[in-house]
Amino acid sequence: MTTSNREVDVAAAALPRAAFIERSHQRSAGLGLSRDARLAVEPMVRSDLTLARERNRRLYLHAAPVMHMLFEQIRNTDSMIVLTDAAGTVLHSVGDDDFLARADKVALAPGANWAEHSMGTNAVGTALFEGTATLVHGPEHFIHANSFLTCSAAPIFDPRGNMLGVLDVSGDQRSYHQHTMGLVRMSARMIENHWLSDDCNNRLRLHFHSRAEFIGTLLEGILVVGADGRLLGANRGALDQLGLSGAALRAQTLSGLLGTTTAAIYDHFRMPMSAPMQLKLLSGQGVYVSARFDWPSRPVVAGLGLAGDEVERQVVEEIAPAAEPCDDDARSANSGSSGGCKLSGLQYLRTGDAQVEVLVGKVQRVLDRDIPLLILGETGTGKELLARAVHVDSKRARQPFVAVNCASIPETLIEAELFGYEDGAFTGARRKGAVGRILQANGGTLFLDEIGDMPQPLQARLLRVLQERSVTPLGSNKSIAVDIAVFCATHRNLREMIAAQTFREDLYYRLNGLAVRLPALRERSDLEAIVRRILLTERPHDPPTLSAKVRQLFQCYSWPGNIRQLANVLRTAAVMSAGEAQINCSHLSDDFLEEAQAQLGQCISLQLAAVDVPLSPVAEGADRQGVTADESSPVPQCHSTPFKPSGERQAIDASFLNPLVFESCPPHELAMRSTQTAVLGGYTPVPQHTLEQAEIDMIRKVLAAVGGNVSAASKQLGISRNTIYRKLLKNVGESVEKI
Ligand SMILES: Nc1ncnc2c1ncn2[C@@H]1O[C@H](COP(=O)(O)OP(=O)(O)OP(=O)(O)O)[C@@H](O)[C@H]1O
Repeated sequence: MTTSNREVDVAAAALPRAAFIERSHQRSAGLGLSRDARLAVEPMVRSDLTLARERNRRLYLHAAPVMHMLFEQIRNTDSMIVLTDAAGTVLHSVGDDDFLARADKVALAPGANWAEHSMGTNAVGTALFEGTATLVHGPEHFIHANSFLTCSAAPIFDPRGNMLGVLDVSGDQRSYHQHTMGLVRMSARMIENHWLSDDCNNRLRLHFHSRAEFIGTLLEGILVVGADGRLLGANRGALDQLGLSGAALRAQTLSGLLGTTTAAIYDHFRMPMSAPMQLKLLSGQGVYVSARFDWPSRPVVAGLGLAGDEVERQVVEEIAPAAEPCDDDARSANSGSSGGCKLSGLQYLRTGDAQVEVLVGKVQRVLDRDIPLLILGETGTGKELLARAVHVDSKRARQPFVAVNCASIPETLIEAELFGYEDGAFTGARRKGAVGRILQANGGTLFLDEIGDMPQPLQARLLRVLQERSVTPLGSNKSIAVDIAVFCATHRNLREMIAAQTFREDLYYRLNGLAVRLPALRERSDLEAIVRRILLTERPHDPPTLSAKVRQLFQCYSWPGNIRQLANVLRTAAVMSAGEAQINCSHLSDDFLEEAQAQLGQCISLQLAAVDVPLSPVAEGADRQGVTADESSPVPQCHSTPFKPSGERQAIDASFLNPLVFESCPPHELAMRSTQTAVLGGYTPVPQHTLEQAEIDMIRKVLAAVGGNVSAASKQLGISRNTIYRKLLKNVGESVEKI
């Protein structure tokens, strides 16, 4: 096709789209964007991009093979494929090198946000707003700098109608081809169908179409049916044929929609190679239906000799204990891990750390008691995983778990996202309105992550929802009753926010039925167990072990990104070491290795200062590059000395075992208290430095007794590894000189 033909085609295709594009332009102008804006969009910092990718890992796992296939179709056409999350942030892109470089200049690259509020009218952002496949060609882009692009984007939905992200093909506008939109649409459907099969592969799935020959193609409808006949999910083909939204579908039953029961279906498909059933939709439209059920362990076939209700009852009983919720289930909690161990509630979190044990015990006591949970902890410590685990163990497990990250949704959109809206409730609202996240969670659990970032006016609305147990969508005057468990998480100090009047005290008390704090990874004693588990997930058939050097690096590293960071490091290492039994330093990425080596050096000098062992050349970090390291070199170990049973402990003055004495009371106050006690009781005052020095001496003694094993020392002293490092660091100059 010549360029001029293409232009004609675009113009023809554009006619019915003119109003659609115009509406988007009005929204963009309403957002205060300028068409002449110079694109100085800052892509997000690397760690935020890593976080966004981590959160959307499952989407990427399903999208990657489809993107690869799509790339084969568009290779050498001056174009690229883009995958964004539901907020419009570009997660991944693949394309022709020259074009990728051009796209980079207008920030069409990983980390940049292409929602309408950032970039004005563009295929990704407009598809996100409209919830529909969108072509934006050349000057239709709101920002002139983007006019060299032609972009075809299709949203990707999960089986319950929630938007997961957008798939887009962008290219030089001169290379526009009308088939691109079709390809993108089909590809988005393929991703959705993969997602659906992965979610529900142990459920009854009905594949249907009004034409029998379309069953098994991308146009077929797929319905997922629970053992009790409730509809759990559907692909886009099904929603289109049924004329229903994802949320409306969940209110339906199989008999209501197709006039049949699961028992009748099992009965019909008892024989292999059974012909499709002929059924009627509510609209009266006849459809052909075929069924699939790959039950997990005990096949339902065992019950197929029975008939009618008896079969259904038996199916419910057989499947119920093993079944997991269809949507946000264990696998999504595992964030797309490609196999390996599955989350099975709170038990999954028990990997031997005493603080976590106590936490799990507390949480188990309030399970199903309608007590809101407030989960505190640094980023990546597993707050969301804990919330999901509680959900999985609760009686709401078969209902949705809906997670909302209050920090990642633009402030202007949080209200609509949470409460939903009616048709035309505000400029830019999707045409058919949208069900808010609170309603989507109905019957199940709503997890509000980063609750400290919730704008204040919304705090008041949320409080009302919690008090009145009902929600009123934007633009509506009808309130809808909701039954949800609410869990929140934050890494912020909410009490400080209350004092600063940025967080409502009444909401805080409403959300804080039970507050639990997940320890930072550096404070945990079960690092090795977590490492084993992650490696088993990454390489289920041949989980590698860590070399002694890598173990030592891991033990001494401070893990600011906590388990998320550990999982990322291990994921890369597991791939790099494919085919090998052990992960060594050469399998770690350079930036991590440099940082970890530096911390190891510090850690070793602290321990040596404490136990009076001369530094060996290896310990001083001869292996800064890590690649040529002799992994078995006799380096001083941070953690490798086995922890001695308590019977072998040295006698320790009880006052030194209580960290609170030292943690909560500044030394000058301790000294003052000692002085007061002395005056009152007639004892000799204890000078301040004696207390501090005694504490250091005790730490050093215990460290020496356990061969410099900081973990074992932290257990014996009852203080965290970090506290040990902090206290030794403070005194290191002095200690080293004295030794
Ligand atoms: N105990 C654990 N065992 C194995 N993996 C874990 C564990 N806890 C958390 N993870 C993994 O670490 C990553 C981060 O967990 P999660 O998202 O729950 O942390 P978070 O505290 O909610 O983070 P953020 O505050 O940034 O939202 C996830 O990939 C999760 O699967």
